[in-house]
This record gives sequence, structure tokens and C-alpha cells, in this order.
Amino acid sequence: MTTCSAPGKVYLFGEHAVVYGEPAIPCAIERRARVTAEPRNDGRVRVEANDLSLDGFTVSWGDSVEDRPDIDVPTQLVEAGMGYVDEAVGQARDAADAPDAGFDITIESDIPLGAGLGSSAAVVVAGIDAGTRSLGVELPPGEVADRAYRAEYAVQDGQASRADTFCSAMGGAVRVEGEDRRTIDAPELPFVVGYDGGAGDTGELVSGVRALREEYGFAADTVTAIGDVVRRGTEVLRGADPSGEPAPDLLAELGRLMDFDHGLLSALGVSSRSLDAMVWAAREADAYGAKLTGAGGGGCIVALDDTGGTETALDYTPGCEATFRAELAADGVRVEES
Ligand SMILES: Nc1ncnc2c1ncn2[C@@H]1O[C@H](COP(=O)(O)OP(=O)(O)O)[C@@H](O)[C@H]1O
Ligand SMILES: C[C@@](O)(CCOP(=O)(O)O)CC(=O)O
Ligand SMILES: [Mg+2]
Repeated sequence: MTTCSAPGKVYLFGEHAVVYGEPAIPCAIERRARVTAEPRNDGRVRVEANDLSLDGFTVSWGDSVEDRPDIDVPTQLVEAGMGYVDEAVGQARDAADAPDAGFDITIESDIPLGAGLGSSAAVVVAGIDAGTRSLGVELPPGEVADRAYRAEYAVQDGQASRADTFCSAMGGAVRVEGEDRRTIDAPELPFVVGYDGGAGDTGELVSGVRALREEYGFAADTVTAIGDVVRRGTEVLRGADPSGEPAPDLLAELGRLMDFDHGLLSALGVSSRSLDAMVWAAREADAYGAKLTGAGGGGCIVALDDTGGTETALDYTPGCEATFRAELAADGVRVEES
């Protein structure tokens, strides 16, 4: 039996544009998904996903038709819900050269689903690492990231960047631009997350941006402008002392860039009323900056604030269900028990 965990993330900047080869900087946060894999010798797969609830039902499933969850939700939604774990199992079998391996898989996660904090990437990364290790094969984190990317790419119909999965596998702050991916030095940034209790459909939101970008030159320019924000942000971070407290002027400049990024994402149609309300509550509470994180449509915003002001303001914002500080997770995927 092997248990591995992997962190979720917030985007400092660059989501959506990263899908078209622009750079992005996601940062791993201390909210993790834990996946336990226990090989079975009958070749079957059984999954217990207690935090995956569809229409109020907790989901567990197996690999035969009779073993699919018998709940009153559209098949498509159920298939989509199970897709990431099924793909992770496929990648683990392939990496361990054990196409017929069976597993009992248990998933626990404190990352809200579909909310822009990268729950899918964390589950896939931890799942591939736990699955392969339980078969006696240890993959370097870079290979776990590659395989997790292939899994996300398959579930999201070819609409995925390497950003979430690389960040979850490596931990810390990372910069991804097409095939180029690296960990970067960053100071401990005072992230505050606001969560509206909702979710967005990543595939649908990415498709929406793709369509706008194809229809309008100015939408394509908006995507490029997000890339420009990230290029500027990269320069700003390069000038920072990664070991010390971040200086107020550094936070002010990163915050201004986050605000700009949110405006561009909003122009691309991926914000929502509740995300905007939380962003404005943070700004009015004197956060350095605030933006949606991840695919958008609903879910989470991330603000930069080293005082308690934003958390208090979000607590009183209608539509905000939860607020928490998110510390940078130095560890990416790691073994918890074996
Ligand atoms: N705890 C979990 N157990 C099983 N599957 C999960 C879990 N958390 C996330 N997932 C999978 O990830 C999907 C959400 O991923 P996505 O829409 O990309 O949003 P995000 O990555 O922003 O959380 C869920 O529908 C489910 O398939
Ligand atoms: C919109 C996108 O840039 C980020 C999606 O993040 P999340 O799954 O919503 O956490 C898509 C991608 O990079 O694959
Ligand atoms: Mg995701």
C-alpha cells in the first residue's frame, strides 16, 4: 500500500493564455490531495472518492459496467467525474509496464473541486505516483508531471497546458511557457483565497476563450496581453530576494499586474458576478491586487494581502462561502506512507 500526496495551486498570473503558448506562473499551495493505491491481484480497479460528490452523492466505482456508480446524474457528468482517476490508473499501468495491474484506490482531498485550485492535477499527480510506487516503480517528479499532463490532456479533449500538473508535481512557484517549464525562486507571497462555493467547467471555459480568440483579432491580442503581464511579472520576481520578506513595493507591483490580468480574463468572458464581487471586496480592503484563479466561471479568487483586511472583507461579502490564507507549498508530490 502506498499513499502519495500532491498540492493544489493558485495562479499568480497567466491561466488560459498558457494554453496557447504564453507563459504562466502558478504557485503550489498547502492544500493537498492524498491518493492511496493498493495493488489487487485480480486485475480489477476499485475507487473510493469520498470528496467527489455528484449531486450530493459520494462516489465509488469499479472497472466493470455493473460497477459504475448507480446515481441519478447524467452519465456524461459521472464519466467526467471519474475521468481523471481512470486516466491516472492508465498512466500508472503504462509507467510500471503492468497493463493488467489492479488497484484499490482511495482519494482524500482538501482542495475544492472545479474551483480553480487545481484539484484535478493534484489527484492525477498523486494517483500516478502512488499507483507506480505500489507496483515497485519510482518515477522522478518530472516524469510524473509529464504523465499527469497527458492524463489531463486526454480528459480535457486536448485542451490543457502543462502548468497545473507541473506545479503540483514540483511544488513551489513555477513558470511554464509551452514545453519550457521550470521552478523559480519566489518569496513567500501573502495569498488570500476567497471561494464562492461554486465551480466552473474547465473544458467549456477553455473552449469559449478559444472560440473568441479565433473570431476576434482583439481577443487574440488580449491573450497576448496576458502573456505580456506574465513577462513583466517574471522580471519583477527576478528582482526579488527569495529568502526574505517580500518588500511592499514588490507586492504593490505584483498586485497591480494581478489586477490587470483579472481585467483581461474578464474581457475573455471567464469571470462571473461572484468572482468579480470577491475581487472588488479584496481591492476595497486594500489588498495589493486580486484576480480569479484557474479556469474561472465560479470558484476561487486569489488576493495579495499581508494584513487581515481582505479576509475580513471577504467574510462579509455575499456569495463568498469560505476564505483562507494559502501558504506556498515547498513540496510537490511526496510519499506519505508506504
Ligand atoms: N477528491 C477527488 N476525488 C476524485 N476526483 C476528483 C477529486 N478532486 C477533483 N477530482 C476530479 O477533478 C475534477 C475537477 O477538475 P477541474 O474541473 O479541472 O477543476 P480544478 O482542477 O480547478 O479543481 C473533478 O470533476 C473530478 O473529476
Ligand atoms: C484555464 C487553464 O489555464 C487552467 C485551469 O485550471 P483549473 O483546472 O481551473 O484549476 C487550463 C490549463 O492550463 O490547462
Ligand atoms: Mg483542473
